[in-house]
Amino acid sequence: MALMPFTDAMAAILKGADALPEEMVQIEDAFHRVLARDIASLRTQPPEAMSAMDGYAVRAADVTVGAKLKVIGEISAGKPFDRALAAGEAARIFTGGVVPAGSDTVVIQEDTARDGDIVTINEAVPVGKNIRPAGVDFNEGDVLLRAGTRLADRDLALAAGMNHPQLPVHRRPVVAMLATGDELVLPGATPGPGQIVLSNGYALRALARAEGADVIDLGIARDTLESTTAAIRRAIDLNVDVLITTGGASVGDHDLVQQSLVAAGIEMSFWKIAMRPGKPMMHGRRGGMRVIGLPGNPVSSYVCGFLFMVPLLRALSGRSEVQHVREAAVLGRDLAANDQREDYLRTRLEWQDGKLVATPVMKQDSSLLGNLAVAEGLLVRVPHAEAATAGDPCAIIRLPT
Ligand SMILES: Nc1nc2c(c(=O)[nH]1)N[C@H]1C(S)=C(S)[C@@H](COP(=O)(O)OP(=O)(O)OC[C@H]3O[C@@H](n4cnc5c(N)ncnc54)[C@H](O)[C@@H]3O)O[C@H]1N2
Ligand code: MOO
Repeated sequence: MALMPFTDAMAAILKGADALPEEMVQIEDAFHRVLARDIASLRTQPPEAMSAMDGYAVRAADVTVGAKLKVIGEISAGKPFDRALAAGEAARIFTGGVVPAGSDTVVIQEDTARDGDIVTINEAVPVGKNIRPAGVDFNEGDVLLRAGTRLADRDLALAAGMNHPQLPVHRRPVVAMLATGDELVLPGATPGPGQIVLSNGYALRALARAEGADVIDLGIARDTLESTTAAIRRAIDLNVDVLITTGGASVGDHDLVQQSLVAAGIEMSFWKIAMRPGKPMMHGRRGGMRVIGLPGNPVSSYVCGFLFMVPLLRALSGRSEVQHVREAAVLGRDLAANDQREDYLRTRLEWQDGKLVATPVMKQDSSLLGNLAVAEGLLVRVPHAEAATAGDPCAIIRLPT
């Protein structure tokens, strides 16, 4: 198969990636879940005009400096008053108290003097002051949260204020992660000659979890067709939504992932993509299960996981925005002309004189975890981009913190 352009690969991965079914969750469990339906308010907030301050509810027409009003009762939050104010009357009121009929203004207590049931007004106050009108926040029936929204902390407060104890959200995607390679050992082991400590899975798992996925670790498959195919079949049996493999993607004699995927009945849509890092990446499907075969090099696996797995998980989660945002920046150093592969350079980012300056790290080798960790973003270079000099405009994508 020919190298697939980046945008075609993205389109293939997102093709038919519809939101997973809806489920109801308690609002306590809804943080960062994705709304499956628009949410309308079940109530008006505030339900009636309420005082914003501790003071006295009055009729503005009665209020002049030095006016003396009769205090006819007290209103606190949740304890409304059943009488209307008549001329010359005031009601003691506390923050959140319902403003009584007949009153149109609240004078704060600091601007009054109280003597028995008489309150003297010491400052002029404009009509309507210190009153929150009914519905000033929202009204019953207002749609304030839209389907496709990933619920932020403030959204939960809003949903609660709208009186929703539960929310309809999309089911979380289930992702299985499979590492491949005879040379891999787990962190903490004493590696034998030529052995490598497995690192890819940790970043990828974190990326997937940050997108709300549940992650199943399928461990490490050995570099045999049997071992790799058996692990892929396990993912099929577990009915996962997404299988992510790392390593074994290239053309070497021990790179068996593509062959194993085909042996397990996965229909491949592409293998090899015109980007750097990540050239040997592959993708396929079997029923509802989508597979992204990531290259083994740690930077390649992370960058491709970030660029492709994240939008896929967002689509399956029902999010309305799935793509990473590209921002304008200026180059912090000169760059040579690009070849035919779209390049995603690990870059430092800093603000200088009001401009976002992107300075790619000098060594872009796809095995360098240290350089990946210091990078704050990816600088995008389209295929065949001409040589560029420091100060030229460029596009970046921020990496997660
Ligand atoms: N003749 C060619 N050789 C290679 C090509 C090519 O086009 N022609 N492409 C190169 C590119 S680009 C990449 S990227 C790599 C990817 O190869 P694989 O996906 O087959 O990766 P492996 O060989 O399995 O591993 C590469 C490297 O990464 C280490 N690794 C693997 N898994 C992990 C892990 N989970 N955690 C940490 N490190 C891991 C592995 O030990 C190797 O050192 O192929 C090039 N070759
Ligand atoms: O694409 Mo490989 O990921 O260049 O090292």
